Amino acid sequence: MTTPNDEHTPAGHTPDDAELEAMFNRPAADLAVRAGGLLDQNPADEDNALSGEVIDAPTVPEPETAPRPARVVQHRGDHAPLTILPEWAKSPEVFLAAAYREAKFVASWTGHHGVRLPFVYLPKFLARAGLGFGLCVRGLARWVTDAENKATRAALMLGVKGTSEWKTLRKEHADGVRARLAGVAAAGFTSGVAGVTLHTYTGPEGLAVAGVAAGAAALTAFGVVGTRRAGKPITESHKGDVPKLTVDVVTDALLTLGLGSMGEAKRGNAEIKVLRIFPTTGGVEIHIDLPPGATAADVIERKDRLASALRRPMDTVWPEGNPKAHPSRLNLFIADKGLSERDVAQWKYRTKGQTNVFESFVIGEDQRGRPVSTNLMYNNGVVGGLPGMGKTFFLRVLILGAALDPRTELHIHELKGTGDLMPFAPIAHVCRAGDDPDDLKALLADLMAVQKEMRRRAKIIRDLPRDVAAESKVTDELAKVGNPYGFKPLLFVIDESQLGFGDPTLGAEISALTEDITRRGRALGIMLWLATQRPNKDAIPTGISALLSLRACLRVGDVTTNDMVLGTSMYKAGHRATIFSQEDKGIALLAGEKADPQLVRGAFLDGAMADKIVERARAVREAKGLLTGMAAGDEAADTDHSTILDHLLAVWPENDPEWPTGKVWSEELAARLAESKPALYEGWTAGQVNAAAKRHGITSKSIKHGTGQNNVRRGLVRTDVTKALTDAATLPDPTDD
Ligand SMILES: Nc1ncnc2c1ncn2[C@@H]1O[C@H](COP(=O)(O)OP(=O)(O)OP(=O)(O)O)[C@@H](O)[C@H]1O
Repeated sequence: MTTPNDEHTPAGHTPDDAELEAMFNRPAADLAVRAGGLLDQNPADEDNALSGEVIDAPTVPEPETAPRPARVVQHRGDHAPLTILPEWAKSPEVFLAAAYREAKFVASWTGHHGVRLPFVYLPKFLARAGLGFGLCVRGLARWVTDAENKATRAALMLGVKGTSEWKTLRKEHADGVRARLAGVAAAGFTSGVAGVTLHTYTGPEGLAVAGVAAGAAALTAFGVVGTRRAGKPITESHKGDVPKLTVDVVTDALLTLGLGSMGEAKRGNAEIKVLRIFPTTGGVEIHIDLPPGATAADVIERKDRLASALRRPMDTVWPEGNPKAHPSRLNLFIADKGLSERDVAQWKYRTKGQTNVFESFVIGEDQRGRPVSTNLMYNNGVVGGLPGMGKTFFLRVLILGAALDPRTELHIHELKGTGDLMPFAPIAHVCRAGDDPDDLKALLADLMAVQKEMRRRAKIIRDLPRDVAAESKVTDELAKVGNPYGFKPLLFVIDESQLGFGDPTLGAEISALTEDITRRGRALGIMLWLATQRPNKDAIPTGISALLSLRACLRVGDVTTNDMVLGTSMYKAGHRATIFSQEDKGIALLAGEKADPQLVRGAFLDGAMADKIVERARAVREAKGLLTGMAAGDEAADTDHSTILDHLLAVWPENDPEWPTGKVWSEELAARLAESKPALYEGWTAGQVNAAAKRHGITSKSIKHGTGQNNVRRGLVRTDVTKALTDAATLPDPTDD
C-alpha cells in the first residue's frame, strides 16, 4: 500500500518524523498546491491506488489561538543620535562651571564651619565630652556595683532575710563587686604597665604622644557619648532650606501640576520619565518626558506652581519645550541663582574689541550664563516690552555692537526724548532725541534720504556683473572700507516708534517710507530696528511688522502683546514673556536668531559705559576717515524739515506760463521733483506724487491740458498745496490755552 506522501518522497524512502513534521508545517499556499494536486486524486483510481505501509501522522499540537503580535512600524527617522559623551565632558566651559560651583561650595562650607569650629563647635564638644565622661563614670560605677539588679536583689533578699540563703546572696553580690573591681584595677594596672613599657622603650616623648592620643581618643569617645545623649548635632544643619534635586523631588513637583494624564501617573498607570539630570553652566539641566496629554507648554504656563513645588525662586526655574522631540518633552533648567540676583551681564566688547556687523556678535547671556549672539545684517528687528523693562538699554547694546564695526552708518531717532541714545551722537550720521514736529520732520527727511540711498545701491547692484555680486546683495566683501560703490552697513533705529507712525500729519509718510526700507533695504545692507511698548498696528503698521525678522520681547503684560512682539502663536508654543517679573529688567525672549526663541539677558551698559565705547568707536572712525553726517559736523539731515508740499511749490511757480490754470498733471510734477531733488524723488511716478500729496489732505483731480487725445490726466491744484501748507502752519499749538 502507498500513501499520498510517496508522491513527494524518493522511491522507497520512508520519511522520518522530522520530515513529516516539516511537511505538515508547510505554509498554507503549499498545502493548497498539495490539495490541488495529490489530494484531488480519485482514490478509486486503480492506477493511483495507494500502496505501502500506513504511517500514523505525528500528532501536531493544535496551534494555540495566540494573539497576533502587534505590527511594528519602523519609524526612527527623527530619532536624535544618542549622546556619546556627557555635556560636561564635551564642553570645557560646562566642566569648568560645574567644577567652579563645587569648589565654591566647598570653600563656603569650609569658611562657614571653619569660623565656627573654635568658637562654637569646640566649646560645645568639650561640654558634651564632660557630659559623656560623667555618663561613663556613672555607668562604670553602676556596673561595678551591679546597680541594674539592685531592685531584684533587694526583693530576693527581703524574702529570705536572716536565713543562710540570704547570706549566700550577700556573699555572691560581694564577690561579684570584688571581681569587677579587680577587673577595673587590672585594666588600670595594664595601662600603667603599658605606660611604663612605652616610657622604657620610647622615652618620655613616646609616652607623651601616646598619652595625648589616648586622651584625644577618650575625649572623642566621651564627646560622642555626650552628643548622643544631647540628641542634636554640634554643627548647624541647612538641609531643610532647599531640597536636593532628585528624580523623586522633580516628579512629585510635576505631579502637583495635575496636567494631562498625571492623575494616571499618580496611580502608576502613566509615567513621568526623568530622562537625564546633569550639571551644566550655572545650574542643573533635567530632561523629562511628561505623561501623555501633558505638554511642556502647560508646565511653562504653571512655572510659578512648579517653582513653589520645587521650593525654589521663580527666576531659577526655567522650563522649556523641545518641539523637535515632541510636545511632552520638557527641558527644565534649575539655575543656581535667580537672573535678577546675578551680577549684571558684562558686555564682551566693553573695554576692547571690534565687531563685524555681517557676523554675529554677543549681546548678552542666557539663563545659563552662556553668551547669546545675534546677527544684525540682512535682518530688521523690533524690541517690545512694558515701560521701564529695558527696551532702550537693549537697543543700546545692538547699536553699540553695530558701532564697533567702523563702517556702519548710524541713523538714530529716539522719539521718547530722554536722550538715552544721545551717547551715539559723536559717531552717528543722524542722532536725535524727541518727538516735536521738528524731530518728526527730521525723521521723515532721514527716511527719504535712506530710501534714496537704497535706490542708489539697488541700481549699482543690478548693474554689477554676476561674479562680483553673485548674491545680488551688499556683502561683507562688497562693503569693504574704500569700496568703489559707497556701500556700507546702515543701521536705522526708531525708539518709541509709535510716536512717529501715529503722528496725524507725518505718520502715513513715515510709515510708507519705513515699510519700503524694511522691505527692500535688507539685502542692500540697511538694517532697521524699532522699539515700542506694544507693537499693535498703530505702533508698528502691519506691513512693517510682518517684515521684522528679529524680535526681542521683554516683559509684557498679556498674551496678545506677547504674540505681537514675538510672532503669532508664540504664546501657545510656550514662549512667554509674560512670565518675567518686574525685577527681570533687560531680560527678553529673542526670536528669529535660532529655530526657537531663546532667553537673553541683555548686557548692561549705562550711559557712562556707552560714552566710553563710543569714544573708542569714534577714534577708529576718525583714523579711517569714516565719520559722516552729524558726527562729521554736517547738519543737513538735521535742519531740513521740508515736506513734499514745500518741494512742490519750489518747482511750481504761481504763474506758470505752460500751465496758466494753476493745475498741473502729476507726471509733470514728478518729473520736476526728480530734477530738482533727485536724491528724494528720482524714479517717482504720478501715482506716488498723488499718494504723498494725499497724506497732506490734497486729492488729485482730473485736469485737461492741451488738445488732442489723452489730454485729461490726474494732477494737482496749486492752491490746494498752498492752502494745505498754510493750514499746517496755522494749526493751533496744543500747549496754548
Ligand atoms: N540688561 C540689563 N540689566 C540690568 N538692568 C537693566 C538692563 N536693561 C535695563 N535695565 C534697567 O532697567 C531700567 C529701564 O531701562 P530702559 O530705560 O531701557 O527701559 P525702557 O523699556 O526703555 O523704558 P521706557 O519704556 O520707559 O522707555 C534701566 O534704568 C536699568 O536700570
